[in-house]
Amino acid sequence: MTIFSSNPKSKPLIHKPQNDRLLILKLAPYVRRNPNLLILSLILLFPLSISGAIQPLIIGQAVSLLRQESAWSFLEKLPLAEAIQVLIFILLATIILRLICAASQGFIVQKLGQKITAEVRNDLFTHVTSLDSSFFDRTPVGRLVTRLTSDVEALGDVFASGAIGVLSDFISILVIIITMFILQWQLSLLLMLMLIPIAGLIVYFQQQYRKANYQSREKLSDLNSMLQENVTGINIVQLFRREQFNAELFRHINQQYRNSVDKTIFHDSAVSATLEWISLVAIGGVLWLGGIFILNETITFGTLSAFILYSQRLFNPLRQFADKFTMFQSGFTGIERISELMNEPINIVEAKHNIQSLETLNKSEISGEIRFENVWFGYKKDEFVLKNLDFIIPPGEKIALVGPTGAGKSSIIRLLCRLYEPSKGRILIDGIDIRDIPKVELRQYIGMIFQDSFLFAGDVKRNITLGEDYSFEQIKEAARLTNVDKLIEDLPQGYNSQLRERGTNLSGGQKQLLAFARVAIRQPRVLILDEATASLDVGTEALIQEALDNLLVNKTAIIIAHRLSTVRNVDHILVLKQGEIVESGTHDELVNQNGLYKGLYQLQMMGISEL
Ligand SMILES: Nc1ncnc2c1ncn2[C@@H]1O[C@H](COP(=O)(O)OP(=O)(O)OP(=O)(O)O)[C@@H](O)[C@H]1O
Repeated sequence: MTIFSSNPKSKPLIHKPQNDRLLILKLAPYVRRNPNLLILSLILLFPLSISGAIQPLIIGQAVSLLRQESAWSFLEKLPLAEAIQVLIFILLATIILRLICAASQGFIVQKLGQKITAEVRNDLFTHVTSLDSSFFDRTPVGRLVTRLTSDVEALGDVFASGAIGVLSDFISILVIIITMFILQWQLSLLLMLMLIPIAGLIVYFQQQYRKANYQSREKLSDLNSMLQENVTGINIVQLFRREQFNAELFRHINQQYRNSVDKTIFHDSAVSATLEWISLVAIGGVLWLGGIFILNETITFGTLSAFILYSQRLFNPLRQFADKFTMFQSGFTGIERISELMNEPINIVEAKHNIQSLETLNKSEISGEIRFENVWFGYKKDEFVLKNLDFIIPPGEKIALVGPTGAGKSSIIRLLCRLYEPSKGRILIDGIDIRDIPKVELRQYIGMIFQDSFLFAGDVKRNITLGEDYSFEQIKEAARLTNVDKLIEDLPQGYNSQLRERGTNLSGGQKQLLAFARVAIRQPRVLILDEATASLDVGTEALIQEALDNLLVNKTAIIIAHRLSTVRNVDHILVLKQGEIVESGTHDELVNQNGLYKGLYQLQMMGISEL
């Protein structure tokens, strides 16, 4: 495999564009939410296209009057100068009407476009944050960022600069065609015949453009994914001197992106060029046939002038449509990609029936029983990383999960919090299947502290409350309980100190301490510590240990630790190996068993940690 082989996580680029009509229908609910703006912009279409269609007629009448050909009867009754003045007045009125209608419509349509784009973006964000962990396992962040930003933007452009405009162009074309047929049907027929090959060509180029556009967006996603990965892992990139290697990789993906964009440019230009060419041929054709008719005195010179103006006007909306073509196709690709994401199922859903609340059941002091009933689980179908787990953690008991790397300890926790669902079996808390407990309640009930805590950009206070309604006193109390109050007060602005994205302006240990306060304020009944104290120095760990002892009173706790010395005092230890519980008991019992635990313990005692 070369370094340039495509990202295995990327979807294959063989893509079948969806039907435009179905795509547009997907937007219908958003359009329906803003009926007033839509109706107003549609109403404005009529004066806009009618005033546009009248203008060539007026000019044709002026030419007829000047050449003393037959004209409208009310004009013929007036002296020539007065008749021309009347025509100029009508022309001016139509121009002003068109200007006012076009400006108002442009404003309304832009507003509608921005509203719809914002609504789509909000819905997409809500949907993405509701998806389960397995979706994020297989989706690079850059791909999601592209969909939430440039795909939504492309969709917005469709509205902002042309969706209604195309409808307006379409109505204009229709009005012009009808007027032309009334004026002179043979010349109109000639023009219509010329439109047939154009329609065919446009449909062909549209399909090609769409395919190319989809591919270019896929490539843009790859580009964004790579950028995001490099920025996140910049320290590793620099420390391992991968700059040049990664730059080469980036250049390659960038080249692929450029090539795919080139294809879209080709198809876009092809449409414009075809239209330009056909419009010239069509006017030539009208002049030729019209010339013959004038020689035969079938039509007047005025009618031909009006007709030539109409042919130009007919091709104008078509040309405008070609200009909007690129943006439209990008918009359709955007809708396609957004709806793919929107169709991504939310696998971990709330129970529809039999919903049970932990709060109503947990009146007794000692709640927090956890039971795994024959639980099997695999990240991939039929590749089980947890096999037939069957155990009970009584309320208030502290248990430890130990075992070699990759044994499945963290996976047990992810199942308990419903980040993933078991493949078989079930998990119960206080006798209730966790699938029947509202997710919010379940996650309130269980407090988790991982080795690597995630902090958000914002101040310390917000990182403890996470947007929930706690008073400043409660925040301070939680910090005091977990012995982190002194540390926070030592920060430059105490609780108001601003943290950067991912808390990069704090040390690993400081971040961890904040995570403890974050859990303490929520007073969960079950506490999970996944290597929670591993990044703390011995002094801080002792401080935290004291806080933990307070926090753990009457609470069920699951502790994952590689350093077996830290779990010696728990009530029960479960030893895992390759997804199965191979031993269980207290520290002393396990040491006497001469099994895996004893082996691991002895290795650690000798100072050789293989865990
Ligand atoms: N998101 C994932 N997608 C696919 N496989 C995964 C995923 N997370 C973990 N695994 C696999 O599942 C198995 C169990 O992983 P888990 O993280 O539960 O182990 P662990 O005992 O917590 O390991 P450690 O002590 O190293 O943290 C491993 O073989 C791992 O490769």
